[in-house]
Amino acid sequence: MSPRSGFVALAGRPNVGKSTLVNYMVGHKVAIVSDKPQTTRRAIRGVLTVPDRYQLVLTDLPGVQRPRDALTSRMQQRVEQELGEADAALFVVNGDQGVGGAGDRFIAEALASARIPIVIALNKIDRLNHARTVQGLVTASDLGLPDAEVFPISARTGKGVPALVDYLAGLLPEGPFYFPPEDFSDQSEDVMLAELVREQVLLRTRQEVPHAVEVQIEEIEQAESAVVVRAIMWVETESQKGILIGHHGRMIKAIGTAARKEIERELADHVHLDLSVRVRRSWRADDALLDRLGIT
Ligand SMILES: Nc1nc2c(ncn2[C@@H]2O[C@H](COP(=O)(O)OP(=O)(O)OP(=O)(O)O)[C@@H](O)[C@H]2O)c(=O)[nH]1
Repeated sequence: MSPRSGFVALAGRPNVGKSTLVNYMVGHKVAIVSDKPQTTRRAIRGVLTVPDRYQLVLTDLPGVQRPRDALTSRMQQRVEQELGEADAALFVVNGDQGVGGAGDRFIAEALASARIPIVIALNKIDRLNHARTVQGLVTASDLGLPDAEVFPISARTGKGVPALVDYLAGLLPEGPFYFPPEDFSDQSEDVMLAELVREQVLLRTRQEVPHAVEVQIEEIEQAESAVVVRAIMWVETESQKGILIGHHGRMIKAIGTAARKEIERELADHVHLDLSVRVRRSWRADDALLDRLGIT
């Protein structure tokens, strides 16, 4: 049998577990995970290859939403563009928080007009008993996507994921692989490292701060005993800057230490992380800065 290859676009409300699922499928950390909604700003691809059989290219879409500013309207354009280019869509719903709310229905409508096969994954079943799983499956089958197959899964434990992957692979057209089999992401190293820093910011900040922070890698330099990584955390106000620095610099130190460990794992080398905070008012509406940060 000839190998299959193609693109699967992940859709789903913020926080349903799309990044966790991509990471589990791919077996590598390609998308950062946090408990704050809307942490995914870029259409990150994870690549899952089974040599001679298939290559699944996963696009981790940002949460579908109505445009508010330059950042969210770019996200919305990405959603439509990615759906137009995909071979199938995987709609992830959150079994733990009730399926079928306004957000799920809004996405279901967007998918219904996409004219590609749709698959629904009912996620977080590790938190559900049998009765709630069955109820979730029934509701997911009633989202207005009558041809969609529904899979109960846990992205956290991996339960149900192999069956889902097999099914998705079967939807792909026959064709050559898009990426070398050893690749698991198309992200540049800069973006990957910046995301690892941002992940630590998200873990440690609350309210408006997580969404006001973007990280830019300024320089990666191979020194004798370590790789030197210089990163800037952009925020929108002086008070956010104060929060990121923390009392006696404790916050920036904690972010730096944790991010350095993640970066060392990624680069398999000793790392010296030089982290600073800078203020740029309303960077989210600043097209030039978004371009430079690679948010397209
Ligand atoms: N119990 C449980 N928690 C999960 C599961 N999958 C994801 N989570 C948790 O749900 C939260 C959100 O997960 P993400 O993977 O960041 O969600 P996302 O859909 O990518 O979120 P956005 O980037 O905001 O679109 C995290 O705290 C995850 O650990 C699961 O199968 N079971």
